[in-house]
Amino acid sequence: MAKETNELIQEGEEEVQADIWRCISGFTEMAVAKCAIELGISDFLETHQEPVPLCQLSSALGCSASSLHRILRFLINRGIFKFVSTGNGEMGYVQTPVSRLLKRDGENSMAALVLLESSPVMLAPWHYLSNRILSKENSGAFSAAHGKDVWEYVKTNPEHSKLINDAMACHAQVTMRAIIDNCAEIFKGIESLVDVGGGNGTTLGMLVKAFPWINGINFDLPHVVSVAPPYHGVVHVEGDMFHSVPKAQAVFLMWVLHDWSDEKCIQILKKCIEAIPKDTGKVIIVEAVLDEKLGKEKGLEDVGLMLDMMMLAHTTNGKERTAKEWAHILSAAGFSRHSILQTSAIEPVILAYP
Ligand SMILES: C[S@@+](CC[C@H](N)C(=O)[O-])C[C@H]1O[C@@H](n2cnc3c(N)ncnc32)[C@H](O)[C@@H]1O
Ligand SMILES: COc1ccc(-c2cc(=O)c3c(O)c(O)c(O)cc3o2)cc1
Repeated sequence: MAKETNELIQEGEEEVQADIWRCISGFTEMAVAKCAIELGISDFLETHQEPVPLCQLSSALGCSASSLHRILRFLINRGIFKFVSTGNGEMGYVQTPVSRLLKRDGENSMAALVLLESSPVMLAPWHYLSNRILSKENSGAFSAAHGKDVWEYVKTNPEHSKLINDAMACHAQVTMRAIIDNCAEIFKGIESLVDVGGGNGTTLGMLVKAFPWINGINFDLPHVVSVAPPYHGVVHVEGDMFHSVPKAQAVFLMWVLHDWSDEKCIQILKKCIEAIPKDTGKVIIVEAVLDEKLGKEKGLEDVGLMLDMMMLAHTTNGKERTAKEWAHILSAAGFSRHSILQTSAIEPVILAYP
């Protein structure tokens, strides 16, 4: 009897140890995915109908066959690629729906998000998390690592600015496709729309293409709009959302408010209210809404909690918010009412009215 109990404890311990191994090697998965993107594994496999044997893949990519085999063995074990029979006695590598997201470009690619998050600039602040939590100053982990906040940093680091803008555009493509397909009614009757902190204009480019009655104003800091590509029906306007926001019938804000403290969000939202008509205007916000009950978040809902950690590491006082916290900042900014619309995108849409 005692032996059986001991065996049970040992079995339990093995599971616990496996959990901590996953935790310790969490970084490995991201680093190996980054390596796969840089080697272009997914891009090469995509151009082949048949499974690709190791020798063909390594010579096409110009890399060591034995190291490539080990990289792919790890990713196959995580379900990212597959190894199947070629049909003539050999084995070869093929894509999965997950590995397709690691193509360097193309629809639905999430490679730019991996490349941003795994960049040395974004990795450094994680070493300062406890420092940030213990610190009485509100300087943030990114500032502790780099001496200034992320938005000051990118003004003099165009390469990192491009990494951020490409990653944001990658998220925007996936999210906006879902919003355009499922929430078209939000954009009915809007003749002018200003995207505050709109980055390189990907979001408005897609909205104007889908809803051609919209005149788009893409509003962002000078160093961002100066390198933004042209989009039909979109004008790029430079400025600072803490000073003023260009006038329009409606304002769009995606992944901007989670970068800032409640006080700063209220300042931004007040500028947005000033920019729209009091009777017919609205502000369309795309951000995570966290569940108030702990332990309920699983699968994709867990994304909100992961993003919250990214905000802790990469912004000074940014955070993801619960419905109650959104209600607080929206009413403090002067909105009379708001509603939260669940969409098929990962984040819901919050509609706020003056
Ligand atoms: C996380 S990105 C989101 C970009 C875009 N909305 C998207 O979802 O793809 C935040 C954006 O806010 C912009 N931003 C930061 N401070 C700003 C300011 N004071 N005025 C205007 N834009 C600002 C940044 O340059 C950046 O493009
Ligand atoms: C799914 O993979 C990812 C999701 C989000 C991000 C991400 C990283 C950031 O550093 C970041 C940021 O600094 C920021 O200000 C923001 O508004 C979003 C954001 O998202 C990376 C990978």
